[in-house]
Amino acid sequence: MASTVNKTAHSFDKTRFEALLNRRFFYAPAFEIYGGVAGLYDYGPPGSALQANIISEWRKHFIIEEGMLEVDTTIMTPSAVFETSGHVARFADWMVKDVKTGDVLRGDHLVKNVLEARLAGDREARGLEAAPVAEDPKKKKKKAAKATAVKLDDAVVQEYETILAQLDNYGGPELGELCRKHDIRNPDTDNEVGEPQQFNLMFQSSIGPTGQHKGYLRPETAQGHFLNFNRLLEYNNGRVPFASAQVGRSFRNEISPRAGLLRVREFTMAEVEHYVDPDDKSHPSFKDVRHVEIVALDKHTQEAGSSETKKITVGEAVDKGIIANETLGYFIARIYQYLINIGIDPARLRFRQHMGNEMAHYATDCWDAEIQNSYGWTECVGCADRAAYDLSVHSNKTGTPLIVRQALKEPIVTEKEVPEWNKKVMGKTFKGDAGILQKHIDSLDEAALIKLKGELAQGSAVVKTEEGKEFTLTPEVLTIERKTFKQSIREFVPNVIEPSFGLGRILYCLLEHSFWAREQDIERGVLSLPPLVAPTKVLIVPLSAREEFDPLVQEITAKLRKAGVFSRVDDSNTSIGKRYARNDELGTPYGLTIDFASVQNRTVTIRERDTMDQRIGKIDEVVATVTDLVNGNIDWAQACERLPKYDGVQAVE
Ligand SMILES: Nc1ncnc2c1ncn2[C@@H]1O[C@H](COP(=O)(O)OP(=O)(O)OP(=O)(O)O)[C@@H](O)[C@H]1O
Repeated sequence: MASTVNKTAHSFDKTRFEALLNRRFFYAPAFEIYGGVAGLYDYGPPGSALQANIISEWRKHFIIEEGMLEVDTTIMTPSAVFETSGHVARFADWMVKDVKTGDVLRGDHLVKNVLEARLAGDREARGLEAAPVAEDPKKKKKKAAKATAVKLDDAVVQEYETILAQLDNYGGPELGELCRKHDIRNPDTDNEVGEPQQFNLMFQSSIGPTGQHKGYLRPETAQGHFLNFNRLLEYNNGRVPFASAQVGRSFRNEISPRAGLLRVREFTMAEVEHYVDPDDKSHPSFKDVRHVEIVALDKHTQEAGSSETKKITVGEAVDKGIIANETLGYFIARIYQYLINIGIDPARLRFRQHMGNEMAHYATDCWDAEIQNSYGWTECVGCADRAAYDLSVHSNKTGTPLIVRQALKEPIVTEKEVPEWNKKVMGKTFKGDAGILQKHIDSLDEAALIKLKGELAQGSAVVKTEEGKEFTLTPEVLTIERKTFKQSIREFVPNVIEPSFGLGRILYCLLEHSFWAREQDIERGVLSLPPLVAPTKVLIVPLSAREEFDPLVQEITAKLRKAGVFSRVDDSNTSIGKRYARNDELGTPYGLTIDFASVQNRTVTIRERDTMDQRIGKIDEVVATVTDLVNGNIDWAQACERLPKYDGVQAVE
């Protein structure tokens, strides 16, 4: 049997974790030898491969399984698009300036960091826990928000907790007031900060040589989907629901990016825009995900000043109206499944609903998938019901209808009162006022028209317009008739449900959740990445560099390649233990070792990364087993049933 591993033997050690990522070049600051630029990172080979695998799983899980329509739209966007979408006016965060140094900080982050540090200090003073020292190794000179053991009044603790629970609900003026009321200062300098000001996060540019055509680098991929709506609808034979999907780069000029990959200025997003009938937001596959249990933090809980979560199935959450509709619930469940599938720890994943003020005014409901990591709970996926906002604003601005026309199975037959004018008499009687009068009558509702009809039947009626003009009407000039109307086409602007993924944030959280160290060697870390996303699936390790090993290395490599399993050969001139350790750090789940017995007996051993358990078998048997393991057809316990344990000497006949 496979031995079990105690991955929690050591608590998360951020310094070692960061050293590993750096040493193995998962990612590194961009333009490093020029001093770097905050919020810009380059991915190295394992980071790029991990990202590619995360994207590949995303494409399988969403685009392929859901039959979505993939698009690839431009990053450079003319200003008019973002003026219409509201980004030019509103895609902004609140920044505050240090009154003495002019250093710029993001208002909500400042309040959060300072209050959290004070609460940590309070817990330490009460002997509840040691306050974590806020670490920022690169900025040793600066103080950051540091926790000092100071006991607070119970009422103050309560007030801070309420503020933190509602932080996303506050605008600039409220943040400014909080800074004054609670003496929140720049932790780096201890100076006061000024009034919050809005800062637009879009990078501005110009298109063409004249500099006259203003443009922006997109801060999200969504507008590119919406502007192609008519073509996509036609591609989908005019039917809704359907979804478009896009993976691509987005840019945000973040105010003060200090949280590594979690807050960067250029990043890869994966976005879905699902177009649905506003009168029917049911989802045909909702029954398949009803049972999915999520940890939820709803808006009422937060608005009451609490961060208490509860476990609930998406089925129950939709039935009780906690999640606004089935389609939104469906995507929340699919987001959950995707994140767990790629290796996010379910115990560190929650769905937080946006509070009233936090949500865009047009949105009906919005939930963030938040993942816990050493920086706290971080939004990694947003999932919003954006109603008809985007398509409506672009349609109004351009005059291009972005609507669905649906042939009705049963035509809708309606009756209504219709004013019928005798135009000749009307012109003669009312002359220049005829227009005002007609406009007034056209604005009357059904009840007013019926009343007028009754008066006309008595001989005449007096009407008064909004401008205060009075007219006397007779049946010679106006009759009101009941008419039947038949409507066989329904036109509507679809509503949009939008799951929006930040892949860098997911990648970083996955790395943190996968990291641990063995008790016997805490210096070296292990990344327990699931085979599905691990950068390399199999490491081939020839015990020696002798020539007679070459044909076997080539044979195994070719067989794995044919089976679609990505492998690498490590024939470096270092001990086998070191080679394994290096690949544990790279998250490679399996190692195949070729030794002298392999040459004689055509056997190889297979090593499992987390348990370090080793098994032995004939080449073809081991290749088939490792292929099944990588493809998720079997787990290690099942592999152990197929292959005997390797005790260092034994060979398989
Ligand atoms: N600066 C960033 N760096 C990395 N990923 C980001 C950044 N901004 C947004 N994202 C990712 O894009 C997703 C969708 O963007 P959205 O506009 O909903 O984020 P947001 O609410 O502005 O995030 P935040 O409040 O953290 O700034 C987020 O869930 C996140 O994963």
